[in-house]
Amino acid sequence: MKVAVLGAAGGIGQALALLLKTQLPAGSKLSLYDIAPVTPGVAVDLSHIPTDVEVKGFAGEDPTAALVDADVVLMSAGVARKPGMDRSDLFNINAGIVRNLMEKVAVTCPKALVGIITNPVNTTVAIAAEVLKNAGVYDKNRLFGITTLDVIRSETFIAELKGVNVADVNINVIGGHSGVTILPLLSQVEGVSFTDEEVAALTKRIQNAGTEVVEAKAGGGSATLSMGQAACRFGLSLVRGLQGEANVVECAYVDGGSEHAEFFAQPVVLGKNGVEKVLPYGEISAFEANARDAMLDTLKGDIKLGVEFVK
Ligand SMILES: NC(=O)C1=CN([C@@H]2O[C@H](COP(=O)(O)OP(=O)(O)OC[C@H]3O[C@@H](n4cnc5c(N)ncnc54)[C@H](O)[C@@H]3O)[C@@H](O)[C@H]2O)C=CC1
Ligand SMILES: O=C([O-])CC(=O)C(=O)O
Repeated sequence: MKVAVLGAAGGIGQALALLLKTQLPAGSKLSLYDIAPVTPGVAVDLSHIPTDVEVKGFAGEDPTAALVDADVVLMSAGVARKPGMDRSDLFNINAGIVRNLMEKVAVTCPKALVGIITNPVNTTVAIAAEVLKNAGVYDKNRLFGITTLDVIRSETFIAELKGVNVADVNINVIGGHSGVTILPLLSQVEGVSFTDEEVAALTKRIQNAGTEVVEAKAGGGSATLSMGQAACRFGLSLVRGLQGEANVVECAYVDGGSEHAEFFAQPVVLGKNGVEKVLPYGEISAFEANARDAMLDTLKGDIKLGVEFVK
């Protein structure tokens, strides 16, 4: 199994690479790429950790060498937010970065499962899809926007609020990955109940959790360590699915035939070809149905921006 990380010298990329080096199955290959010249050094550094995962690092303008034979590509290349910025403010720089990298993916490893971390995810995933379509290699089951950070934040905040073991908390987070498009389905969480006030406050905290980190880092970037963990969880789930494990389920932002939008985050079963099955997100409360309907204009606008950028 070969996993390529694009943006590997960055805050997320280095954390993710470390976690993958220690957690990928024995015999895996880890391929690190970034425009930053330090990247081969990051790989040498990681290669001294005694696990059976071979690490190679590549720097420069062309990611091709890192992508050859990749089964999974995780992309965090691009710029991150500073206080006062919205995720959509990253579009001008990151749209072109994602397009250029996806053009190389389309040529070099068109069958790879691709997880996009680079923001604004609602839009960059649409860009990635358009690039793959233009190259004639688009398979909707192989492209994912990684929304796992919204899931792990929800798990953490629920466990804190309710005093339960975080390992017992499971939740679906649907929609997209910014502001009102992030919708945790608190009504479905088993073993706990929330007042209306708690639902309103917790939903808002989960939606604004990225900004909470951006402000706390005070100009030093956005979430990197928690995102490294989230991307590692998602990447390992992709690998488990590829290896034929049954019942691997994650929420992700996919082109899954949703009635709501062309791309929509919801639970999916992962398998040997990426998405094996899109699962229904189930019964939701009136509060959640309102929030879902209210997000759709924003989400569709974000997607349209990505489609038009490539056209
Ligand atoms: N999906 C999610 O839940 C989350 C997404 N993000 C996003 O992830 C992205 C990365 O964040 P950080 O790692 O904190 O940023 P960072 O600035 O620490 O790292 C980004 C890396 O990308 C590299 N890079 C820039 N252009 C490149 C190119 N053309 N090819 C290859 N590498 C390139 C840079 O050299 C740098 O090493 C940002 O867009 C951020 O908004 C951040 C947190 C959560
Ligand atoms: O908020 C940001 O800019 C980074 C991000 O996507 C998150 O932390 O959820």
